[in-house]
Amino acid sequence: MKVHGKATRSIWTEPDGSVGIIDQTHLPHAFVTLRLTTLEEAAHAIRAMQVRGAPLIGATAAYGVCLALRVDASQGALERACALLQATRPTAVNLKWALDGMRRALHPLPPAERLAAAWAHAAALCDEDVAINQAIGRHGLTLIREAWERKGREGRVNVLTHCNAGWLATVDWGTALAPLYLARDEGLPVHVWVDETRPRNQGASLTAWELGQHGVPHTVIADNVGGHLMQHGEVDLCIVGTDRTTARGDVANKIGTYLKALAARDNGVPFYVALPSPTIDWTLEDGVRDIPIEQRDGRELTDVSGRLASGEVVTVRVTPEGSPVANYGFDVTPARLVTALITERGVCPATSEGLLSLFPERRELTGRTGT
Ligand SMILES: CSC[C@@H](O)[C@@H](O)C(=O)COP(=O)(O)O
Repeated sequence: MKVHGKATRSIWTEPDGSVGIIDQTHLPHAFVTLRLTTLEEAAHAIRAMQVRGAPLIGATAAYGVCLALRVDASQGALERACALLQATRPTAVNLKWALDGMRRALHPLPPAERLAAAWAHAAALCDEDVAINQAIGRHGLTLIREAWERKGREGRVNVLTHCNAGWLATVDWGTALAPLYLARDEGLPVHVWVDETRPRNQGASLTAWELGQHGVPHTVIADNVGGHLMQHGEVDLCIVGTDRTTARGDVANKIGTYLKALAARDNGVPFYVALPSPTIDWTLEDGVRDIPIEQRDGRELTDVSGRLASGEVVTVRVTPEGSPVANYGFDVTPARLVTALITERGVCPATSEGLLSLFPERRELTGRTGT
């Protein structure tokens, strides 16, 4: 995607052997890039959410392994790096997917060959992410076109999204936002309702910034507005991302997604999930029971930060001193509330059989027949 007219990905390698990232904690107020030079810096970037979004977490972890192997390419160092990175954030399964892939590729190699192979594997993983998201964009675009046709090609197609599942959350394009970028490029009259997404405001800060950079018409709304808009016919479809989707189609995504899915069902609004295949956890069925839900520092909830007219960025407390808080990062939307999954191989029902129809190789691997 382009930032101020210049094409960029969300993660890249530098000629000095470091890894470039956009420090997303400064957006939308400032566009700040950082160079990661060590494993520890990569782990910190994920933990502190300088980089975030399931696919980008995976990509950063892959490069974190490269940075570790620059110092020590032994088998032990590889395992220690993977363990440290794996412990940074629990919900997005892309982290495990990326680290398992690195291990599989590097484990059989002699130490002297590991570093070069690690850089190559991490770069390939990033390119794969971009290709996957472009394909999701194309499939999602069809759904937006269909919504436009259903409206008799009148007015605008209103899409509601939650959190940030755009190019900042991936290597490029994004998942839920990829169809919207393509719709805009095609001249479809698309408009996006952007949930602010408390407590970290990824919608208000990141999605709104991204859409603005690309010229996609959008309106930021408080998290609780979506139901009201749906009751008044102001939402034609919802498209959200996911951090982990189970083999039967239960979807973990940013906290608040479930409530939007409930409101969508009550109002007959289609609720789509943009799902890259590395985000499918084929080992799990029951997402509500089995997906680990991250709980983060309560200060994300008690404090809000923003920029004063003077340009100074300040943080203020909004809860009484001493009131306990609970800061759940994600929730799980049961498959029954999901209209369909938009994958890189096409759109399918949120069921085991739906996913297996697009990924039949998984049927052979697991011996599963699908239900
Ligand atoms: C393509 S990203 C999909 C999800 O990762 C996204 O919707 C989300 O929930 C991100 O959460 P975050 O806590 O900002 O990493």
